[in-house]
Amino acid sequence: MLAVHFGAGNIGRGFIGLLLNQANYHTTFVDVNAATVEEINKKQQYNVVLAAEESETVTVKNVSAINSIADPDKVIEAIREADLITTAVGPNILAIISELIAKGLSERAKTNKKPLNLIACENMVGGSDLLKEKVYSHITEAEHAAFDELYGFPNAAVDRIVPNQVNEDPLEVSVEPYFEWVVEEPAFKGEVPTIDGVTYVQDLKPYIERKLFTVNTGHAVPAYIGRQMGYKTINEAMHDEKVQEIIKGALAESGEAVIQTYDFDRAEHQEYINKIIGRFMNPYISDEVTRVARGPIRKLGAHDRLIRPASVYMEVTGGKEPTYLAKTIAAALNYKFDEDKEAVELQQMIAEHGIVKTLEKVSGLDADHPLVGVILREV
Ligand SMILES: NC(=O)C1=CN([C@@H]2O[C@H](COP(=O)(O)OP(=O)(O)OC[C@H]3O[C@@H](n4cnc5c(N)ncnc54)[C@H](O)[C@@H]3O)[C@@H](O)[C@H]2O)C=CC1
Ligand SMILES: O=P(O)(O)OC[C@H]1O[C@](O)(CO)[C@@H](O)[C@@H]1O
Repeated sequence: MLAVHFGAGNIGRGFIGLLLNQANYHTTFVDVNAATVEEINKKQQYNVVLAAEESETVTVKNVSAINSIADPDKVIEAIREADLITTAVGPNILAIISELIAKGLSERAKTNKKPLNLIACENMVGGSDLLKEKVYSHITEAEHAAFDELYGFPNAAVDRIVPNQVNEDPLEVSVEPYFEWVVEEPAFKGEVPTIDGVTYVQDLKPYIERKLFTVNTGHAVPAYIGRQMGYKTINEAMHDEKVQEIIKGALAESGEAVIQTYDFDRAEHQEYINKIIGRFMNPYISDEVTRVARGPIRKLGAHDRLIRPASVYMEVTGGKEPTYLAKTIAAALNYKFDEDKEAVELQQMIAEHGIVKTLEKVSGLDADHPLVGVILREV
């Protein structure tokens, strides 16, 4: 069986590639990084290290790679033959890869009538829906019916912390042992793939929002507050009492939002929070605050990990102020890192237009939204 996976980066190699290999797929990675592609084709295998007190190394075999800039035709050919397509490229890159995917799917539809599913494994709500929308923007009206019949775009939630890698072997990936990959079953076309470690659910929304507004909301606290306090790694920041107070407060607020929206059990949700805080303190993983804070404009988006739980919290509590989420949002607005394009753009925007207009543009919050005042008090 052939899986074509876009993005041979941290999560691509350290999570999705590993599970696909264990499910007996040959995985063809598609990437724009020529060095990574070359190295995968040279070695045809790589190691994943599960970072824990007793670490374990798993070798992922049966892999190859295509450089989509140099060899787009090979990507189209791979899509024609694929049994599954997955992505882990970052939400903003889905639009970029969609044109080539559309070409591959169009070519495939001419001769291959076997259904195919495309799963976007990105930190966002509706990642595969977005990929579908972008793919469909590149096809003709006449192709819609065949695409609707043949191609499924099930949404997914993926959870595993894979920091930036500093290994001598450029393909080796060190990952936390924990993982969760939840995929929406009704959206599949044809057979649902058997992949050990994947949980299929009927409705993904509660899972993806619980994950995004707990794991990613929580992670944003040591990232943005930690950066503000001068910490370099998540682990260092997590040992600061002030960071601990803010993360607990922020997760209590986002917790209230998801518990009341989806009727989650309060005690079970608290256990979920505690487990996640423990994962951020894993001493065997060194994760830079700038990786977790990357892309602050995306992270301050209306449906992302900070603004959405804060505004839902205000709705479900009849207007109570999400103080700790507001502190984290303020720290995100204050995030400065010259190597991060979005951080630079955000600071330019704030300097030019001020916080209120920036929140309107980036977060979709009108100036008179009650959350704006709460945030302004923390900036
Ligand atoms: N690292 C982590 O712990 C987790 C990451 N994620 C999500 O997974 C996605 C990827 O994140 P990471 O693996 O951390 O990033 P990464 O930067 O390590 O990997 C992204 C890969 O995509 C490749 N890429 C960029 N543009 C491309 C294009 N046009 N075509 C093909 N490949 C392209 C890059 O060269 C890189 O190899 C993001 O959406 C992230 O939110 C989700 C859960 C965990
Ligand atoms: O990958 P993103 O969306 O930039 O955000 C980083 C976050 O995602 C993760 O990489 C994985 O969930 C976390 O480590 C962190 O919360």
